[in-house]
Amino acid sequence: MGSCKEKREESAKCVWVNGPIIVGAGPSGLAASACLSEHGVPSVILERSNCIASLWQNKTYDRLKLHLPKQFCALPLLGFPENFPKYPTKDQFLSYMESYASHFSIHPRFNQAVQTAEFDSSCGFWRVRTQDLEYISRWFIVATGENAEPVIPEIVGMERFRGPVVHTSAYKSGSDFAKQKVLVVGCGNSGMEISLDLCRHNAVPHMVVRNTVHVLPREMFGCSTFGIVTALLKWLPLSLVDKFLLLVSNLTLGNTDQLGLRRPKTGPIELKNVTGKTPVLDVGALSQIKSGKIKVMEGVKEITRNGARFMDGQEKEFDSIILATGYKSNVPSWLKGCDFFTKDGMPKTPFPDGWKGENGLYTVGFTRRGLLGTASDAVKIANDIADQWRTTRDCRTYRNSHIILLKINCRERERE
Ligand SMILES: Cc1cc2nc3c(=O)[nH]c(=O)nc-3n(C[C@H](O)[C@H](O)[C@H](O)COP(=O)(O)OP(=O)(O)OC[C@H]3O[C@@H](n4cnc5c(N)ncnc54)[C@H](O)[C@@H]3O)c2cc1C
Ligand SMILES: NC(=O)C1=CN([C@@H]2O[C@H](COP(=O)(O)OP(=O)(O)OC[C@H]3O[C@@H](n4cnc5c(N)ncnc54)[C@H](OP(=O)(O)O)[C@@H]3O)[C@@H](O)[C@H]2O)C=CC1
Ligand SMILES: O=C(O)C(=O)Cc1c[nH]c2ccccc12
Repeated sequence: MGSCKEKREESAKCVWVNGPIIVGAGPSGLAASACLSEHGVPSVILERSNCIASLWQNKTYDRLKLHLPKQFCALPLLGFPENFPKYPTKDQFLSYMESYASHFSIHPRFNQAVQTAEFDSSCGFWRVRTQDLEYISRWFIVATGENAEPVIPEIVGMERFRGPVVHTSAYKSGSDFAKQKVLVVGCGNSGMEISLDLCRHNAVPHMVVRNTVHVLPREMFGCSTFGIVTALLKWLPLSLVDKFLLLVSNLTLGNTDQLGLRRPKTGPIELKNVTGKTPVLDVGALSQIKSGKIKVMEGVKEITRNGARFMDGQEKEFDSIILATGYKSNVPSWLKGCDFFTKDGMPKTPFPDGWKGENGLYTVGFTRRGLLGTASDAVKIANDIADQWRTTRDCRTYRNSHIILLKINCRERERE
């Protein structure tokens, strides 16, 4: 913090936000803010990092592309540029995010990590604390994402390993692993795509598949698999759509069981809806598995100094380990006195009703349905808050001011 305004705020310690407080400047926070501003409702976004879409900027690998076509990843009110390809690259996605924020004049407050947030029933407001300030509002929107923190599993012997151990959120490119033997733990979309990237840099990935997994082609008959699913679900029951997907996948990819990729009993879309587990949309890893360039391994029993011992008794040496073990929400670590979320930090009420809690609490982007889920939440939240906004006098009085200093009130509160 440096400017005069910021110095005034710092000494105030406590600010009233006119309109909702949004935590997180990822696609979900930006979408919520844009939809609100369309209704004339101002908002303040608090973001722990120093940029928008920090997951995409800082925690994804160079070769990443969207794996759903761009029309299924667009945020409300402003689509991707026409000239972008069907599957935009990470840099194109980021440029879309930048133009989205600038189109709606969204200016998040960066380097503001929310440490606690709590509804204060004595005054009827949300009190949201960062390392610098306390922000107060009647509405509070959680947009910190399903991927806020990496999942680091406890694998026996991990501390013994003499080489680097990196989570996929810190992996940039296979060039850092050229010619190495790499253990990739996990076979979701990250594990598959990073194994493929490693192959392209002449590394030798060994991918751990401890469980079952659905692999689907990214496209069928020249159309995106996701688009086909969306269209079929308008006419057919889920069970039939899953049967169709499995039939076409078996015809085009062959029987993946023989490659060590056993399919779950539950169909791919039903599994996604019930557990959130995303099917792998194949962008080339499968053919590397078939050719033996990506080696599929059973579960890890323990990590040794030089490598790993597997459940089937094999022992192998590795130069590096990549944990493609997924992500988790961080909401339980900072949201206090509220039982809207599970202990895993997901709304207890499932999609499509998990966007609204009590006392002005909202969530955007916790649907396990990617950016399409984000768009749906953001529109509903903005409509709901706009209805309240229109009937609230004190908001309209301060319509032009997003933030009002509460120096005296909060000092008094602190003394209490
Ligand atoms: C590698 C990868 C690829 C993906 N590809 C697709 C795809 O192709 N299509 C699709 O639909 N979905 C995809 N997803 C799903 C993904 O969840 C969305 O793309 C999207 O980033 C979710 O947006 P979000 O704003 O909800 O969460 P995030 O993008 O994670 O943004 C949350 C923000 O909140 C901030 N934050 C967290 N905690 C705090 C705190 N305590 N205080 C302040 N700020 C905080 C974070 O720094 C972050 O900037 C992908 C996910 C990953 C990991
Ligand atoms: N191009 C794109 O658009 C991409 C999109 N994504 C998306 O990002 C999200 C996160 O994906 P991802 O990072 O792959 O995470 P996922 O949660 O989808 O996958 C995690 C994987 O790690 C495995 N795992 C977890 N713990 C262990 C352990 N102790 N030992 C062995 N295996 C373990 C899981 O196995 P199990 O099933 O047995 O628990 C699973 O295979 C998804 O929604 C995905 O679709 C990711 C990459 C690219
Ligand atoms: O990429 C992701 O994480 C997504 O959640 C996108 C997504 C939503 N629904 C799906 C169904 C099948 C494959 C991907 C997705």
